[in-house]
Order: sequence, then structure tokens, then C-alpha cells
Amino acid sequence: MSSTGGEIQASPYKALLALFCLWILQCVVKVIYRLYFHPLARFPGPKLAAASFLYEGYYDVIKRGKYVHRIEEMHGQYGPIIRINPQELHVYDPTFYDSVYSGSGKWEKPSYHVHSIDQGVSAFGTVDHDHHRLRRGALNKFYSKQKVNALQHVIQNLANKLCDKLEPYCNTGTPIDFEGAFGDFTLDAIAEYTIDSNMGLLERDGFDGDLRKTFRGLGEVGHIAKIFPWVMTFLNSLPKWLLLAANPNIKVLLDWDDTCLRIAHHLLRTNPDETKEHPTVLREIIADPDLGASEKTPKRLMFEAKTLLNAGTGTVAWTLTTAIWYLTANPDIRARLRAEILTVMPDPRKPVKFQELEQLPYFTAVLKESLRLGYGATLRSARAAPDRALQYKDWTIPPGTPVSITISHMHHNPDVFPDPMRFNPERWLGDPEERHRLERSFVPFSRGTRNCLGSNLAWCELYIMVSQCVLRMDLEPFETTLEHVEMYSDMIVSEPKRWKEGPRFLVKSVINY
Ligand code: HEM
Repeated sequence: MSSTGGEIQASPYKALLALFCLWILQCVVKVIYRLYFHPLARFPGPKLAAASFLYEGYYDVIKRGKYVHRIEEMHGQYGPIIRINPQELHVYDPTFYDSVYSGSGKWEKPSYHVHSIDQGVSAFGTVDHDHHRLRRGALNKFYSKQKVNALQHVIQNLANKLCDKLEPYCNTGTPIDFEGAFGDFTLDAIAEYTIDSNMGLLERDGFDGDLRKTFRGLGEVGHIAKIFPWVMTFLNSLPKWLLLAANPNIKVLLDWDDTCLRIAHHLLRTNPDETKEHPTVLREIIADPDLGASEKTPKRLMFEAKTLLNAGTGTVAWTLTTAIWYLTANPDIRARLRAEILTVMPDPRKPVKFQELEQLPYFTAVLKESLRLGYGATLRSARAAPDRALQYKDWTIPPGTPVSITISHMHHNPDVFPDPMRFNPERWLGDPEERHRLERSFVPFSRGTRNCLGSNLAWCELYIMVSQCVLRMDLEPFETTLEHVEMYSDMIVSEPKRWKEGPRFLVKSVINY
């Protein structure tokens, strides 16, 4: 009797054990295939990286965003082209950048890259080349230089508002979290510009670093989801209250969902003529004859808007914070910049158009150094040519293989940028041939079909905000060092070693005109 009961009880365990053994066998077969029979098997690199995504996961999840540094070490060991995970090749060679991040031919993004950040509904998250071109086409018009020029008063008003809010802190000894302050400015700007909705962050009291935590939190989830793609689907299926209980820092993002969805529903119900005076990117999409009905659902509009808010906030805020750190740490650079800006804008209360500011060579050089060492986005983003092989030196890269070149590797390359970690605007003031040589390796906005949509807007925000800060006040770092600014980890955005405290500054004096 008891032995029969034992057999009955043992059978589910046996079934589980059999399933487990099958799973192990399947893993072993997969690893053997990846190491010896996969089209990338002949490419150099550590066997562990070729065998499993867990290798990348160890550096990015356990060691927090350090694969970017490990990849650089691996290049030192294995050469300029290496296999960095079972599916992807990485190249350390600036001369190959334009062959991968190119504007001609079809280019796709690997799904494990985009789905770690996006559900594949926005232009940014679209894997397929043709589908991306369609979605991107509807957005391009809105972020053209012409459009940014026409709407720059929006940016100017918000930059003034931020400086007006900062001035009363003069000589109070209150340290200000500038990444938080610039995050309020950039989010208000992108929201007003993109969805014509006033987030009103600059109107609330104080400045806090919520957005810093939010974006770094996104980086954490993104790294996990790259290794375990089901994590994103699982998280998206959870109710909002549970997500908030697990991570209160993402409240901002969840609020964006609600706001963007509400605006999408409203615009879909509104007569287009009513919004003519206040064009928004969602209205452009709704009115675009090339996009079918499935591209204009409230959910897709919400995702597109949310991605734009996401992409346009932390990137610019961090570049501005980087600029302010290097300017306060180098008073000579700041003094020279201030003198140059005063030649075209003697009174910051009477701002000039940013087209005049971008003609200033030293100002442009300062911003280029801020972008070179701030990156805006540090994520490694691969491209795959679905329909043709690529050739790198003697290596033929099979069609459909994701290939990446990391922006920070390009910007730190000592052959192009000697003493690369030094903030040195002078390097951009050489003869045209030298400048051209540097430009070729300067890729903060990436290049090609999937380059940054918002680069014109970003430049406009950088010129306007930095000119206002430099002309209107003297700032001093507060318990802030290079360790609060310099890239230490890749959390999709740059993360310094001491990121939790954030770079803080005191307003030492307000300059009157
Ligand atoms: C300093 C500021 C910024 C930097 C350094 C930056 C950098 C980048 C980079 C490197 C990419 C390529 C990402 C990839 O390869 O997957 C990108 C894409 C993108 N950026 Fe920016 N960005 C900045 C500001 C903005 C702003 C203000 C917007 C607002 C519209 C924006 C919107 C986007 C979008 C929508 C994409 C995806 C484009 C596509 O896949 O077609 N960015 N950005």
C-alpha cells in the first residue's frame, strides 16, 4: 500500500526531473551550436560571451552597467572586431562608424536592444527598416531645424523661468541639484514642444532629483530585460499600484502614460483646425496621410509621445549638467565663454536667436566638449543590415548580424582626441581639416537612418540654457567632484560613480546688467 502511494507521489517529481534534464540538454545543445556552428563562431572574443547572454548580464546587471568597459578591454585582447554576445559583433574602429550607422540601405535594430526599453510601438522601438521609415517620416518634419527655429521662444521662456527661479538662492548657501533643475527645464520644454502640455515642473517649489533616479531605474530594468526579454512583458502586465509599490521612482513615467493617453484621446476627438495655432507632434501623426489607422490608435500615439518625452529629457539635462560642471571647475574657460557670448548678447534679458549663438566658435567648442564627455545617451545600440553582408577589413559579416560601435569609445579614442578625458574646447578650434577629422568621430547623436530625431532641438536648448546660466549668475560646485560627473557606468544614460548625490552647485552671485 505505502509503496504504491510512494510511486504515485514520486511520478510528478520524475516528470519535473525529466523536464529539467531536457532543459539542461537544450541549453547544452544551444551552447555547442553557438560556439561551433553559428555563423559568428569564427569571430574572436571570449567563449563565455559567445555562449550566453549571461556574460553581458554579469557586467551590466550584477556589476551595474560595466559591459561598456569590459568590451574595451576585450578589444585590447582580441582585436578591433569581436563577438560580444551570442548574436552581436562589436567594432572598435572610428573609420567603420559610417559603414554601420549609415543613411543608405536598409538598417534594422536587434529586437533584444529595443524591447529592453520600448514595446516596439514607437519609431525608436521599431525593428523593421521600412516600418521605421514610415513612422520616422511623420516625426521628422516636427523636429526640423526650421520648426525648432520657429518655436525657440518656448525654450527661451523656460530658460528664463529656470534662471528666475535660481536667482533667489543666491548667497543662501542652499546647494542645488542641477541635474534635477535641468531635468525640470528639459521635461517642461519637450512636453510643451511635443504635446503642447504644460508639465509645470519649473513652477513647483525647489528642485529634486526624481528624474535622475527614474532614468537610472530605467537603465537597470533595461539591462535585465536585454538578458531576459520576458521581464518587460511581465512588468507591463502588472497593475500600476503594484509597480509603484515595487519602485516608487517610476511614478513620473506612469504619470506620463496617463497624460499622453489623455492628450491622444483628446486630439483624436478634436477638429484639426482647432489645433492649427498650436501644432503638436501627435497632431502631425494624426494628419499624416501616409500612416494608416493602426498607426493612429490612442495607445500608439501615447507610446510615441512618451518615448519623445523620455528621449528628450535626461539626455539634454545631463549634457547641461556636464557643461556647468566643467565651466565652474575651469573659471578661465567660463570667462572666455562669457566674453564671447556678450559680443552678441550684451543683455541676457534681451536674448538673441540661437542661430546667432551657434555662430560663436568658442561657445560651439564648449558645447561639443560637453556632448563629447556627457554623451547624452551611453546605450550601445546595434544596427543590422538584413539583406546584405558587410565587409570589415578581412571579415565578412553575415546579413542580419547586429553590429555595434559604442559612442563613448569613439569619444575617448586617444588617437582622435588626445588626452581624451580632458575638457578642452581648444581642440575644436584648429584648422578646418583638423576639425573635420574630429567631427568624423564626434557622434553624440549617432548617425544614419536611426540617428537622433531631436538633435536640432537639443542644440537649441543647449545654446539657450548655457548662455542664460553663464551670463546671469556665478555658480560654485558644492561637495561635487569629477566623480559626480565623469562616466563610470552605462545605464542607458551616463552614470557617474557618485550618481546618487548628484552634482550640486551654489548660486554665488547674480550678475546685473
Ligand atoms: C543632448 C541631447 C541628446 C542626445 C545626446 C541624444 C542622443 C541620441 C542617440 C545617440 C540616439 C540613437 C539611439 C539609438 O541608436 O538607438 C538618439 C535617438 C533618438 N533621440 Fe536623441 N538625443 C538627445 C536629445 C533628444 C531630444 C531633445 C529628443 C526629442 C525629440 C530626442 C529624441 C530621439 C528619438 C525619438 C530617437 C530615436 C530615433 C529613431 O530611432 O528613429 N533626442 N538620440
